[in-house]
Amino acid sequence: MIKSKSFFRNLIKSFKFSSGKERQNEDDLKKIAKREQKHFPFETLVAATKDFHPQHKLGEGGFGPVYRGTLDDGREIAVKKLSHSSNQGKREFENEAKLLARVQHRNVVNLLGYCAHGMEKLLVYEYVTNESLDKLLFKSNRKELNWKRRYDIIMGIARGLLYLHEDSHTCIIHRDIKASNILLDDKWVPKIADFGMARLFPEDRTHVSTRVAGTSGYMAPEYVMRGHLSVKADVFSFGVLVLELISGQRNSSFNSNVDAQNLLDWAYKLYKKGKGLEIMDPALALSAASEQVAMCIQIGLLCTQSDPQLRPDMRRVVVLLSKKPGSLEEPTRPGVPGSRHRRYRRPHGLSSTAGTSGGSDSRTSESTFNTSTASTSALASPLKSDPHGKRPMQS
Ligand SMILES: Nc1ncnc2c1ncn2[C@@H]1O[C@H](COP(=O)(O)OP(=O)(O)OP(=O)(O)O)[C@@H](O)[C@H]1O
Repeated sequence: MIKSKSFFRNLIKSFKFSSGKERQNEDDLKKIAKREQKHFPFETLVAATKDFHPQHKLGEGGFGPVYRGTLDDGREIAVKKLSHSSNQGKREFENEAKLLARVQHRNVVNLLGYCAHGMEKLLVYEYVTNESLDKLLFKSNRKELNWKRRYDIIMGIARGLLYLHEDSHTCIIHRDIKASNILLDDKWVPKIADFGMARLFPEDRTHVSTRVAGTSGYMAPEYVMRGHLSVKADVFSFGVLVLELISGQRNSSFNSNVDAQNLLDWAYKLYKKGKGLEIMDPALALSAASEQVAMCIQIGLLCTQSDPQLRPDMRRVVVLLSKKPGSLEEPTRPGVPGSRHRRYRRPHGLSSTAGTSGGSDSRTSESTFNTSTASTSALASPLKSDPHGKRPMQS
């Protein structure tokens, strides 16, 4: 189900305050709020989060802090507060608001509403109880994540991505699929979150060329090296995440005493020797269904193949995951996940996410890599260039 167009239009309008028109816009916003009940008064969010009390802080992303809160009617919410210091953050914040207002799916985090109050810009989400996957997967005691749960998480993320790529009203490429952007609810249902990087994708193209933004360890090689963006970049990141879920290891800080450059290389080499199951997280020993794990390893390797054309699309991935383990095509060599000329987008002085297992080098970052003028100008209609030399934003 798609949210109303007017919610989307009004949401965008509310973020486009210019100082002279601020009063008028605030009045408009109140009218909209009354009509749609999507606008949260600032005071409601102050009360819900106990004035953004540090004890309510869930973490801090590239936009700024995220707080947990409870509304008067008992609903639990997460409030993302845009940090004042980041222009880049402001664009991504608007981007997240725009894109999330358009989508609604069981495996995509639900945006409940928004608040624009003077300088303050806030987004209000459903609170997702078990928080982000990285906080569970990369800690030493991860027994709660048994195989059935991990398999269901893989399937849920695949369905969420399929929806974004093919079943929402425009194709959306997330561009930043990673463990910390997957939230888990009380029933362990995964919800894709953090749409700051996401891009609407023109229907008549197989790929676009763009500036590179994403997270080390998850970015597809063709995207990092050539700025070549297609749905297959998300498929690659999904494949990395599948192998992380099976092995319990971060690709970005893979540090094994084995002859392999990274997690993908390690998995591929073992797979070729018929020993793929050796990558399995020892914490899965009691719960794993070996045939299903082996199938998921193969799907992870198919998704991370170097050649994007050989990677399956998400519809095929969902089909493969739904089938009984059986014969699948042979994966070719995996691509080397990218990390090229990266620059962290976190505003200076912001701390890293609170409450994580720490030590993550997998922060969202943006590359200064530029693509050919010809291919970039071909985007003039759906995507316009950012005059400040950062990546293009959709119009
Ligand atoms: N709806 C939500 N429910 C519960 N926790 C949430 C919710 N949204 C965000 N969080 C938590 O808030 C923290 C910050 O999230 P945010 O999406 O802003 O950044 P991030 O994904 O950690 O980092 P980056 O912006 O660099 O990708 C995360 O640790 C996440 O667990």
